[in-house]
Amino acid sequence: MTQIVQVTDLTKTYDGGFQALSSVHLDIQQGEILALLGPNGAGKTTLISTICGITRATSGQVLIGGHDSVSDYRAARNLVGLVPQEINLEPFETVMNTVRFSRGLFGKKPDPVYLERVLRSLSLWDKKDAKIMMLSGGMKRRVLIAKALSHEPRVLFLDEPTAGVDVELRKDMWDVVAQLKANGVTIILTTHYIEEAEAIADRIGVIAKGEILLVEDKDALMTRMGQKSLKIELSEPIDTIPDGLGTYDLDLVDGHLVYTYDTRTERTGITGLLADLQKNGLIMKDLQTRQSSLEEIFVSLVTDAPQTDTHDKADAS
Ligand SMILES: Nc1ncnc2c1ncn2[C@@H]1O[C@H](COP(=O)(O)OP(=O)(O)OP(=O)(O)O)[C@@H](O)[C@H]1O
Repeated sequence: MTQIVQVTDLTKTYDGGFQALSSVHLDIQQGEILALLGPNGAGKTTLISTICGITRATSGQVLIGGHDSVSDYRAARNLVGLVPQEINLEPFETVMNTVRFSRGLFGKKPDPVYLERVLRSLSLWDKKDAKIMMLSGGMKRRVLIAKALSHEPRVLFLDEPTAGVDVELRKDMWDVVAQLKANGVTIILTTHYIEEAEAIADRIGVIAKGEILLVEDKDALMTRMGQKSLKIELSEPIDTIPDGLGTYDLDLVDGHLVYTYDTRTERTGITGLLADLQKNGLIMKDLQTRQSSLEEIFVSLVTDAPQTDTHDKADAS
């Protein structure tokens, strides 16, 4: 797969000394939807603004379509569209003028046919002559997307596209993103909503305290999420797991057994395990199952994340 964006060893320290990004490595594949998940202040906005050349990196390199985002800024910037978190539209301007003007800023020739296609794909065509101030919040967000697409970028960055948006509008936005992907646009979105990442992303990146903790195929992550654990309370707590149970994924917690298994496999192995317990002379007193969620995985990753203010330069790829 072709990499459309390559981020290497990217670090950002703001004036005043706060290190918002620490040695970030990230490859974005052409045509994918990558969701960047992270808590408040993790560095998501800093990362995407730095990739888009709006914030200057302290060190490291960003290549977009092979163009260096600093030494070849114009070519790199032309390939990206950025949908910011804040609605920063001119209230008295019309929708059409907003996108037309934005296209002009990138030095692109007028192309009414292209702009019509963009507005239609975002269900904004019938609002093309409406002033921004007349639009609903959801429509304004779509205008932001239209504006970001006006110069025909190949990569679109969406900074929390559904923050503060109700459930129905959020789903509409997911449809818009899926449609953009179908049209060949690579999409990187930041979000706090784990279910949003689950619903639309091909890959999920987790960022905390300025470091990328993982970038993983969503399905692989979902398989991890599919893990369940079974706590087997024994009538007599034990010190070691009997050799006869060596084939099972067992942990010893306070003298009792915890069996971890994948809910997606056809056989959980529980029946065999319970039979083998007896064979090994163990008597079960009680059973409890629990499911680990993606949210738990995310929270544990984020809680264990290293501090950026230690200037830890560990490889974050
Ligand atoms: N211009 C700035 N000067 C100094 N510090 C900044 C600046 N912009 C951001 N920061 C700090 O950098 C850190 C990362 O901020 P950033 O906005 O990138 O996080 P985020 O993950 O997008 O957060 P959120 O989810 O709340 O939008 C925060 O601690 C923030 O206070």
